[in-house]
Amino acid sequence: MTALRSNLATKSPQALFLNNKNNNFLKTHLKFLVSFRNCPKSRNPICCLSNCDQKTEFSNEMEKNSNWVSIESEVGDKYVKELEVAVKAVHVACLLCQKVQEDLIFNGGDVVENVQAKDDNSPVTIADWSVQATVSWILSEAFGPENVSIVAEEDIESLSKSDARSILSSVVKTVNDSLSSAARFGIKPPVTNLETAQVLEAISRCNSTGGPTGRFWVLDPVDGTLGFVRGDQYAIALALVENGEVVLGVLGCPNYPMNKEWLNYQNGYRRILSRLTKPDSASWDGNGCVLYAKKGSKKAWMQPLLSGDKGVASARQIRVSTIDNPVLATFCEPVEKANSSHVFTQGLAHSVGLRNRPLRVYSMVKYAAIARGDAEIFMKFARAGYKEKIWDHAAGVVIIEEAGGIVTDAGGRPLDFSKGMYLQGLDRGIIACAGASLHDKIMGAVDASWNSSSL
Ligand SMILES: Nc1ncnc2c1ncn2[C@@H]1O[C@H](COP(=O)(O)O)[C@@H](OP(=O)(O)O)[C@H]1O
Ligand SMILES: [Mg+2]
Repeated sequence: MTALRSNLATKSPQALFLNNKNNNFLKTHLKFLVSFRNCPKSRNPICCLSNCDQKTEFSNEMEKNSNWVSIESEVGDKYVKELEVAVKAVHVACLLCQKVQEDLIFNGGDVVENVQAKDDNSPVTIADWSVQATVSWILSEAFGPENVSIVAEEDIESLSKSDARSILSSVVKTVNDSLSSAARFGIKPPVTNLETAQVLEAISRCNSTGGPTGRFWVLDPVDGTLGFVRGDQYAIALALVENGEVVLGVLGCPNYPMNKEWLNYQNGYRRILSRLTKPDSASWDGNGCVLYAKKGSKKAWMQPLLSGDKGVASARQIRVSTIDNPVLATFCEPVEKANSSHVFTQGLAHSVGLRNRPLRVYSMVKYAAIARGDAEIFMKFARAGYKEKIWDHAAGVVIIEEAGGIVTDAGGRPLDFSKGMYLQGLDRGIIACAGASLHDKIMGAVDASWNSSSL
């Protein structure tokens, strides 16, 4: 627990607000906010994402891609209900997490009370359990509990202990609050509030271990929990696997706004700005996004995460970057060097000629960044013996692939989601790229330097 606390304290969001090096960014965006408020068309999403008089790279992209359509008309009949329910469930989960993160980090919530340490000393919060219960409940209501099998990260062991009574009651309240406001997404809330036993049941129902046959959902309720408790990036990841293959992926990124520039800055700045310009408009581009894709459709989509009481907006298609020159490419990797060797990736970057600084981001937001075209490469080389879990990758892989990118292990083989909870047989590490040329170069560099690495 002591280690956990010092871990969390490493980067207090309040301290990060005061970091001078980002002042230019703040000034730029304060200017943007003034123009946003003064814009007569500020209720029009496209106008405001286009930033009216300040044209951004993103706005041009929006105009080119103004094909905003509904899920039904885009993905065809197969899995349409599954995708629609999954996207809605992830939207609900994103709002739940935003509320918990706001209370925990920015409204002085009790971190020691609401953040617990798991056996491996990684953090788990009321958001992890609450999202798992909420998504499990929504899927079961939509398809019938007998038809829903879920592999997910959390269990109820520590939550059921007598000293966890207070955190359990926070979870129950959070789940009920979240479900009671889910109607805006067309989800019928429970007739009466869920009892504690029902919430525990919804969490513990996610006890599938996956495998090569049949259908199961894969859920990471809060991926990048460390980022979450530090007020930074995190993701909610939900995928559907059928006969060992990921067929649907939905990725909620509550702190990854539609405008990519925000990714370079600590979330604390975003919070300040969101307070200065009350995000009550559907068009406010400082809020997060939800990405989704269906296997084989060759299309991936992004919706803005809406605030206030607005419903879900139409989606726009996303594509990976067209950059294939290493000099211009950006690679992303985990923030924590314990999760992936920064030394090794630095060597790879040098040998293939990557010049840009790595984008270090918590969670599967890195997969989202590649799918959206905000970065070109994602690499992860965990320490020997670490077993990658399917919930940390399933949703992201299908979204990148359908957006036009490639995801394999370092031997060039697709990740195998058919072997249970873990990505068995993974060769050295994971490489996701916008295109084949960059992918080949990185794989070649791994081959050339692996034996001399300490991994
Ligand atoms: N020693 C380790 N090596 C590699 N990955 C690890 C790790 N310990 C934890 N992880 C995984 O890395 C995820 C976070 O990803 P990232 O480092 O890219 O932010 C964690 O997800 P959770 O936060 O959901 O537990 C966890 O599954
Ligand atoms: Mg995770």
